[in-house]
Amino acid sequence: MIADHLLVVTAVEAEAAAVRAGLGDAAVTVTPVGVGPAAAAAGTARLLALAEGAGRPYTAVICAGIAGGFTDRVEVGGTVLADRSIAADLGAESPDGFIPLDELGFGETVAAVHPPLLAALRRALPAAAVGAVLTVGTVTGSADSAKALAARHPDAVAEAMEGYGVACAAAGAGVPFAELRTVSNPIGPRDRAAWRMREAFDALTTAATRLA
Ligand SMILES: O=C(O)c1cccc(C(=O)CC[C@H]2O[C@@H](n3cnc4c(=O)[nH]cnc43)[C@H](O)[C@@H]2O)c1
Repeated sequence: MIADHLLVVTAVEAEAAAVRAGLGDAAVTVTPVGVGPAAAAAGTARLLALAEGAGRPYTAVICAGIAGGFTDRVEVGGTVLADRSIAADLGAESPDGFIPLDELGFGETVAAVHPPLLAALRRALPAAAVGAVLTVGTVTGSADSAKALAARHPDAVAEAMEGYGVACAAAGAGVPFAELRTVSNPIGPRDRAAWRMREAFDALTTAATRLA
């Protein structure tokens, strides 16, 4: 197993079920904590505190689920590992463009991934694309927004809605963090009917078999 006492958090139950299907009977807790960074941070912090209080703290937490992909960097159905999780819409708009929270002097929008945990995940998933995974509060839904996001984050591979929140909870508890995603849709003009959920869930199950 990738860690002694591993917690995997997802946004929704369908993602958790896909991960559990791949893990088989491995002793890993897989729990949905809700959609978006706030629900993810609060839910993960609670799970980490409960385990700590019970005298059996988690030794790593992985945020896992489906994601939108920058499809010039990763294909739909592909697997992605974050080398960092970035709160990509945390900041301020201005007439000259987006200003991240860091530049405003109010905090950090880049959450580190634990290097040994990422190294272990890369060994388990050698075909995964590795790069920044963006955390957004609003799913990108137009070509202009996708272009602007890609320009601001040239090495980003995917966007999802929870990673940065989970990372904040993990950092607060001193627990190693990583983010694993499979791509259900291209980032760009909204076409919800074209999201390939089954393909992404199957890829999530396959990835989970490699962790066990
Ligand atoms: O249909 C929608 O617009 C929608 C809005 C919020 C959540 C969902 C979900 O299906 C929840 C699962 C989970 O999926 C991640 N995800 C998948 N694709 C993207 C994307 O292109 N941009 C951001 N997040 C994405 C996200 O982490 C959701 O929590 C559907």
